Amino acid sequence: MLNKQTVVFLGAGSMAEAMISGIVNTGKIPSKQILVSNRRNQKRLRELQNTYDIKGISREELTFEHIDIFILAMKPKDIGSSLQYLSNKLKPNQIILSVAAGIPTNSIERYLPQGQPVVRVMPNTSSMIGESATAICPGKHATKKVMTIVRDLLSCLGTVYQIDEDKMDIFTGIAGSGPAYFYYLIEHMEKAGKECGLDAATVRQISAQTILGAAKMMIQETGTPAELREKVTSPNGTTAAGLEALEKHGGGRAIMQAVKEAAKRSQEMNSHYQRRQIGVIG
Ligand SMILES: NC(=O)C1=CN([C@@H]2O[C@H](COP(=O)(O)OP(=O)(O)OC[C@H]3O[C@@H](n4cnc5c(N)ncnc54)[C@H](O)[C@@H]3O)[C@@H](O)[C@H]2O)C=CC1
Ligand SMILES: O=C(O)[C@@H]1CCC=N1
Repeated sequence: MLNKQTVVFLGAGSMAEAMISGIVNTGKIPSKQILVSNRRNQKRLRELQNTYDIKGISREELTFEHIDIFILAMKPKDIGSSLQYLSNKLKPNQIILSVAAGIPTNSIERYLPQGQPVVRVMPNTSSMIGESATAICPGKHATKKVMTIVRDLLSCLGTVYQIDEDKMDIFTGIAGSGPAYFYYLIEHMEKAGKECGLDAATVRQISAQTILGAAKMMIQETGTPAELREKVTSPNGTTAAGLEALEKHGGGRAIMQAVKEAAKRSQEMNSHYQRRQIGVIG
């Protein structure tokens, strides 16, 4: 069923590219059925077209009849104007899939014809290599059939979790933003390693392999994170010293706070979006 779908990305930024890469790599949708469009950067469209053998088109060239899924891949602040542009051109069964952080399905639905299927999703940039943890949640008019299509599509990007919409903000704080926390961790491991005489490239490799190993242990072995942590920690050993320093410098609290602040920002983005829409429409 997936190989019959035609998908257009509206927005050609980093998230669109990660998703395009993930989908193209699986070969589940012929690349000629993947289109990408943005507001004005033609060079970027050509770049994506050449790299992934997909079709880059300007908004004016977009013919609505043959599209099955519109993927809103622009910044949350630009979603409103894009919906206004789309709303009177859509056909009834065309699916609107939004990756925008913080924008609930009902905020999208209110600008669309009654009954238009909307699905809100939250992938992360590891979609690029098929390793995203992606949340999906249905809008009011997204039927089981629609959700099956969306799940199949997003399975090209990694693992898919269907969740209730009130959990999307915290999911975003953990998994949407999450890759950045691990890159930040590696940046700091790199700094420490360099200060102690290792070259950056080596530290990068060993840090990444260490995170990968820990992540696989977490997925493949039984045991809570605390139990796995205890297995690394010899009494009075090196790990105990490292963990003590983490605690002393607020490491655990900092991680919790990062996740909560990201989730809070996701919530706030909806309020900003609502205010902006009142400004535009009212
Ligand atoms: N970057 C990430 O890790 C993740 C981003 N997201 C969401 O993905 C969306 C895009 O984020 P990024 O790719 O990081 O942003 P970006 O700034 O890299 O890309 C945004 C793109 O949208 C285009 N655009 C703006 N208005 C448009 C319109 N009306 N029609 C067509 N194209 C338009 C811009 O020209 C640009 O190509 C955001 O809503 C963000 O919340 C979701 C999950 C993860
Ligand atoms: O930073 C952001 O707002 C987006 C959403 C999740 C990851 N990047």
